Amino acid sequence: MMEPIRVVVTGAAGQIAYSLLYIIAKGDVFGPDQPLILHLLDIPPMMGVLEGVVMELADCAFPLLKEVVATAEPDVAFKDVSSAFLVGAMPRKQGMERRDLLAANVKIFKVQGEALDKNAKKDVKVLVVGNPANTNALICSKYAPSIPKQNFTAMTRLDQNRAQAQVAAKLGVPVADVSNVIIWGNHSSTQFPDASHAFAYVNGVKKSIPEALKDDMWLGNTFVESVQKRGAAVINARKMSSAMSAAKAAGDHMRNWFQGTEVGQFVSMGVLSDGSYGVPKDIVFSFPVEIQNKTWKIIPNLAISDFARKMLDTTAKELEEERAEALEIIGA
Ligand SMILES: NC(=O)C1=CN([C@@H]2O[C@H](COP(=O)(O)OP(=O)(O)OC[C@H]3O[C@@H](n4cnc5c(N)ncnc54)[C@H](O)[C@@H]3O)[C@@H](O)[C@H]2O)C=CC1
Ligand SMILES: O=C(O)CCC(=O)C(=O)O
Repeated sequence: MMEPIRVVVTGAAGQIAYSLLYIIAKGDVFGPDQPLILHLLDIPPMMGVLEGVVMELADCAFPLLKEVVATAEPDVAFKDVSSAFLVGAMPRKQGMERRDLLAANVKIFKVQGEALDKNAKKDVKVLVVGNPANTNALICSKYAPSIPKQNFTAMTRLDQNRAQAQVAAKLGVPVADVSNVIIWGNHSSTQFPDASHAFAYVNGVKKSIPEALKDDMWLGNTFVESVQKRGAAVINARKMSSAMSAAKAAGDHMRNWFQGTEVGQFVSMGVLSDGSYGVPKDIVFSFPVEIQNKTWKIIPNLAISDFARKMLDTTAKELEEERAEALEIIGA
């Protein structure tokens, strides 16, 4: 039997965590043989609700779940963790942009960066889900200087899954037959969903998406906008933000990080920019990556059209602005 690993989920009494905890405890993220100790962090007023979540986890009788630690103390929550899902943060309401959440949420990620630095394993893999996810991840990493910067990532996998689903629907093929749709930049309405390097199997034949679709107008307009605005569309319909799909995406992101990507497959993750593709450094920007041995690597040398260049520059500029606002809010 493998040794259990400790995994923390913050915002554990919230709606994303309610779906995510099930996915993790069932073994879908770290594998069917990996025992787990789940650490659940929320704020003091939510401890009663969290107690109910702990009861339900027990009632699920998950064979892999060895222990649950529920707490409002960051130092307890982050102790010896190997994986951290930072979900806890205020969600957007109708009519808000995600960056409107900076003032409310960025301070949480400073405190949690410090707690990770002090308590977590030095190879902890951190996924920031709470919005604005990219900038929160940047701030979190800045306050955890003893943990490598590459261990801090932001979630754009939901956008990738949305994009892949939309391309598959347009082509009339199963979603699993579409690969390598890329999300560049910020998890915001400036993100660039890019299907120009993606491919699909159509009647058993591998084709590039632009070739299979033969509809550049759709790819450059309707598709881009509908992925950019999908989060808002869900809020308008549900009056609450995406939760089940966000939990699924968080599980996908961490599963690929721990278990790797398939040969030739790329997935999108917000990672600290190293200047690839002319993106400024010191912002957390979503790039296509491949992952082996728990280490991600940006896919190099993809062709960037003039249109793509403009889209990359726009979303990078927004991230530089968010960084400046965030640093001002936390007084750095
Ligand atoms: N990156 C992405 O693709 C997505 C990001 N999100 C974001 O995820 C975040 C969480 O969304 P939901 O679960 O729907 O919200 P929710 O409001 O249902 O749950 C958030 C939970 O976080 C807790 N919390 C607040 N401050 C905390 C702190 N300092 N430490 C620990 N817990 C704290 C709250 O008490 C609450 O239980 C939001 O910021 C939302 O915008 C949501 C969907 C997709
Ligand atoms: O759009 C929002 O702010 C809600 C959650 C989210 O980030 C999303 O659904 O993409």
